[in-house]
Amino acid sequence: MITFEGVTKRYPDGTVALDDVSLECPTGRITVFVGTSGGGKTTALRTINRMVEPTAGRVLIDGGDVRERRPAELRRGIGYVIQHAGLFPHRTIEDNIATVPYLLRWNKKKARAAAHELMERVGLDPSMARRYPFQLSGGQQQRVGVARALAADPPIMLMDEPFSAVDPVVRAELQDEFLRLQAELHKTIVFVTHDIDEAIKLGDRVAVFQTGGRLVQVDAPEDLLAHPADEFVAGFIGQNRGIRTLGFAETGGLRLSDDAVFAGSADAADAAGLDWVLVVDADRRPLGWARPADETGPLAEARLVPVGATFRAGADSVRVALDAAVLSPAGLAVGVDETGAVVGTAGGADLLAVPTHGLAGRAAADSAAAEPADTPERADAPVKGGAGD
Ligand SMILES: Nc1ncnc2c1ncn2[C@@H]1O[C@H](COP(=O)(O)OP(=O)(O)OP(=O)(O)O)[C@@H](O)[C@H]1O
Repeated sequence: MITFEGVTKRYPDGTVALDDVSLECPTGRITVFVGTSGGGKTTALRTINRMVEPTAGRVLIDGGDVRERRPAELRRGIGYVIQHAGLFPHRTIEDNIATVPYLLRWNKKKARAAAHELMERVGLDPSMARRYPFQLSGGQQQRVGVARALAADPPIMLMDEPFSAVDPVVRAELQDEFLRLQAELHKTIVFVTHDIDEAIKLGDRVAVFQTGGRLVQVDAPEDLLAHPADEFVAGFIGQNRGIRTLGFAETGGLRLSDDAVFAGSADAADAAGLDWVLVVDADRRPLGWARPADETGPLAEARLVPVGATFRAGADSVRVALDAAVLSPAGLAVGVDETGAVVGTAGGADLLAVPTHGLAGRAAADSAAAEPADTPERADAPVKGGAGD
């Protein structure tokens, strides 16, 4: 646990970069610092590894004041990733990654072997080990930056806008891989960004800083969206906060309907009266949408409109399901299980009926995560026109 106790940083010119900040960053979790430019996020991050010394207050790691540790020794237990990766241009990728192991006097073979393993972990082909940073794309360089920070397996990682300098597609990939990695490694991470979407996607807790170094709110992202502390936070979160909140609503309790699901062997006449039906194969894999009124004979031979987006029932959020419903010609979201088989469909109204008020905090979600995944019941009725029909 990293604890800020009344931390203030006032520079000699009178600038208050941090104003009496108290906050806890729990062990094994991602705490994101977000807020306006100049809000003190970077300054706060740097007080943890003593790159900045507070004017007042203290920063503790597991109860111990960081000022009682020598900076060099302290920093060996703290990985640090910055924007543009900050790689040494004249060192190969493997030697960049092995920077801290070399400082720790590991032998070269062991350090390089560890570097290669880390390259795979962060999604880099180890054949790039002998390249130099300029021979890598921006996204690849950021991966090297993350690998370098992880090299000595530090329990804490400080990340200052690590994914800001790459395009949105690469950025989303880096974020997804970062979350996958964290699910394995459980580091204590403090992550600075000015992007509220990134904060909400990555943070277990999100701390919002306002100009003048004032910490305005610290909460789980779903609570931040549901209950912004003041106008500033509400404005910072933006106008889509209702839709974003649906990103935390679960599809696990949703009762899906089988009414519009038909086997390919079913006859169009069996579906008379329905505008659109979802045609599935023998394994309940979706084949496409058909309009029974325009067809005669087996639905497998109908003109099918591709299903496009689906949602993983019980795993994806209501936001993902709603997106699938909006994009579907039938206005119905198709729920599938982990094998891709159709579990049932849900309309926009069904999805919006999922309770979103008072969304459970991460702590509650965590205890649930220890239980088997909550998969919605498959609708009872057998597929119409299915085998044996
Ligand atoms: N060495 C310094 N001397 C004087 N003022 C400083 C110094 N370093 C930072 N500041 C000021 O402290 C305030 C907080 O800066 P900081 O870099 O922590 O903000 P930030 O929230 O990380 O901003 P950004 O998102 O723009 O990076 C700013 O007003 C900045 O100008």
